[in-house]
Amino acid sequence: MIFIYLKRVQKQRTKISTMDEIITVESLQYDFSFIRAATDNFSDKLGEGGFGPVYKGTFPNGQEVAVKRLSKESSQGEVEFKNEVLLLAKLQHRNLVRLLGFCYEREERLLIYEFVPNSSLSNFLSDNTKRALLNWGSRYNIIYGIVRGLNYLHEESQHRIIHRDLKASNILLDAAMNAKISDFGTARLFASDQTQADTSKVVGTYGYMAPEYVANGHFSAKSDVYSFGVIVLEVVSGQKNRSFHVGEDVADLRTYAWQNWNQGTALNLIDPALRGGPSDMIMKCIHIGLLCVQEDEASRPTMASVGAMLISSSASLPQPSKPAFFMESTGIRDTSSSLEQNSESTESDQSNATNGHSSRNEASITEPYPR
Ligand SMILES: Nc1ncnc2c1ncn2[C@@H]1O[C@H](COP(=O)(O)OP(=O)(O)OP(=O)(O)O)[C@@H](O)[C@H]1O
Repeated sequence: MIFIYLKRVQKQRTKISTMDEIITVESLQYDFSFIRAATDNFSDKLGEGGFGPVYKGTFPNGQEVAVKRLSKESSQGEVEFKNEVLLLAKLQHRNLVRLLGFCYEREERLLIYEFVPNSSLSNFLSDNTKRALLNWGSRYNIIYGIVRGLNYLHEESQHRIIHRDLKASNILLDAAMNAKISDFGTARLFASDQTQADTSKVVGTYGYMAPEYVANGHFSAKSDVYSFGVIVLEVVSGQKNRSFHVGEDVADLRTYAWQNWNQGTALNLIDPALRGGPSDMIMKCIHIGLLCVQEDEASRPTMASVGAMLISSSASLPQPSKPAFFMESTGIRDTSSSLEQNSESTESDQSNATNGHSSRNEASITEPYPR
């Protein structure tokens, strides 16, 4: 026991700090007893997601961690599991939650992440007091951070990674309110031929999933782009997609944004807490959000294009086409809400494509923002 403890302290002292350092499975592996001690026997639960509960822990050197205790459905073999963890641990970017290690012992599969202190974007959007604290500068910084993190996953990292479950609760916020994408690649740790109904829950979340993913399990980088578009509309409106309302009416965020865009009243979408913010920039974000949620997958921009659109002051963006799940009038529930009742977060883990190189949606015509 003492030996194990010392071994772990030693590991913490020599923790991986640069991309050039060689990360091995051995350098990532932790003993269950060590993690149990670090989490005070799993006593401080941060929350629970589709993969299992998450606990706060502190290593002997003071480093704070979040420990995800994977549910038993993670039936992957040891070698496969370790290979996946190794791959994910090598993905390092300031806008991704860093995977620090894992534990694989008997029934236990634990993932150890850096602790991100400011909870999630979802948490901020659901709480009126917290939301009011998010000025436009913070919101833009969050949006831009997601773009960078996602672009890294899609194009810059060694391995092309499709997130598949991007949503506001998977955007964690650090002490300086920078966005850190969590749960990337976690679905890879579950066997792809899972048939258990609740296992499919972990792969996507209704309301954020692209239509082609909902319809036939087809996912690509463009399905992540779709989910990103929903998040952008949420950030601008200050409302969650799932509970979006206008006055008394429950509406669909995407439809509401699209209708107002076409009617030249897109300002209606903006969170009143952002009054006085730079309307051109906010409007540009609505425009980008709508481009990302277009029904036609090929018309959605890549994350690299989104990054360019955001930083260019003279970007001329194409007009968005109809988003998926478009309804003729607001105030009517999304026609697919029956799906929502049955599966809060569903989609089968059946990919028939992981190629994100669909055609780029290049900017062409300069269009003034409707007001
Ligand atoms: N690295 C972390 N640092 C701090 N809190 C975290 C970390 N990872 C997860 N959490 C918190 O733990 C809780 C559960 O997270 P988890 O990612 O498992 O589920 P989720 O995102 O809520 O749902 P889902 O599994 O459907 O994505 C959330 O409240 C989340 O904010």
